[in-house]
Amino acid sequence: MEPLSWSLSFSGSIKASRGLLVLAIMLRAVLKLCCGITYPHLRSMTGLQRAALAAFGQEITHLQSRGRMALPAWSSLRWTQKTEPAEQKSAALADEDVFYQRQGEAALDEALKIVESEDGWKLEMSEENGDVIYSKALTGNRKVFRLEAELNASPEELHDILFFRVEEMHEWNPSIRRIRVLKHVSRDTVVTHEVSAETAGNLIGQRDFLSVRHSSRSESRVYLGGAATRLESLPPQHGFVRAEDGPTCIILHPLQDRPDRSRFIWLLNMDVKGWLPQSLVNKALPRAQADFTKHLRRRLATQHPENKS
Ligand SMILES: CC(C)CCC[C@@H](C)[C@H]1CC[C@H]2[C@@H]3CC=C4C[C@@H](O)CC[C@]4(C)[C@H]3CC[C@]12C
Repeated sequence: MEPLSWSLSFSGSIKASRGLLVLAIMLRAVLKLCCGITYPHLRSMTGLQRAALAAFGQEITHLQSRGRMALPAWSSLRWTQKTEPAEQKSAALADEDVFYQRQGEAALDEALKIVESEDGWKLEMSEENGDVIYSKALTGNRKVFRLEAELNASPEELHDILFFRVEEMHEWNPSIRRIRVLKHVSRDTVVTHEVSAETAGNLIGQRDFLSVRHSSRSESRVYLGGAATRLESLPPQHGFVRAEDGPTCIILHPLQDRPDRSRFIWLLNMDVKGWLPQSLVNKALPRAQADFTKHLRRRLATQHPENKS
């Protein structure tokens, strides 16, 4: 091809791609507006209508992720995959481990600060069995949720179920499709890939997460922390909306008079991404948290069938 015509068609394709990008952004804004306007009607919707809306949301988010996959090579939004020369690998690996270890520790510290902050919490729901969920508003109408419950297991048992056996979570929790530990950084730090079930969170479609998870112990307490991270071998997946979990934490401490039972405090701090109105997300999240606790209790009951609670 002639240099001149080549450069013309090249800049033409840049313009076309930019146009598409602008169009996608506009479409997204219009959809968000429509979802926001129609939200009050959702309360009077039938199950079938809700399911249809959920499917619609899912489809839109698929389109969005497809759009991301198709971004042109020059776009700064593209996920870039770096390849390292083989001889640098071993040194780089150690650096990488240090990076994840620090990221896990920082996530736990940051989440503890949020969960232990005293002001701004408002009661979101309170159940007959004593479970309570509080919420706190962050910027942009985003909320974090703090669940407090008493569980029929010691902090060690819960540490085992929630951290060391994290890959088994889908066996007792139908909101989770699968969890894989992609990297063992140390005994107390791992990088995990989590995929929620299609039905989890009701109106929120399926999500995947890539997180660094860290645990620490101090006296009889166990702390679990986590935050969204990156792993070059697992960039966002085709057809999945990658959500971000964290900085998040779970605090487990034994009850004073019953060390075989624990107080469970869980900060849910999730950016579900996608195009749903925040008001809808703020309803689905505490529900997902209550569901998780219900399934965890069932899992514990199979371990101690003699005293279900
Ligand atoms: C609302 C929709 C989008 C998501 C619903 C599923 C949510 C509740 C699921 C998806 C992934 C899950 C997390 C996956 C891994 C861990 C690490 C573990 O040590 C404590 C529980 C924790 C932190 C899970 C909590 C529940 C969780 C956040």
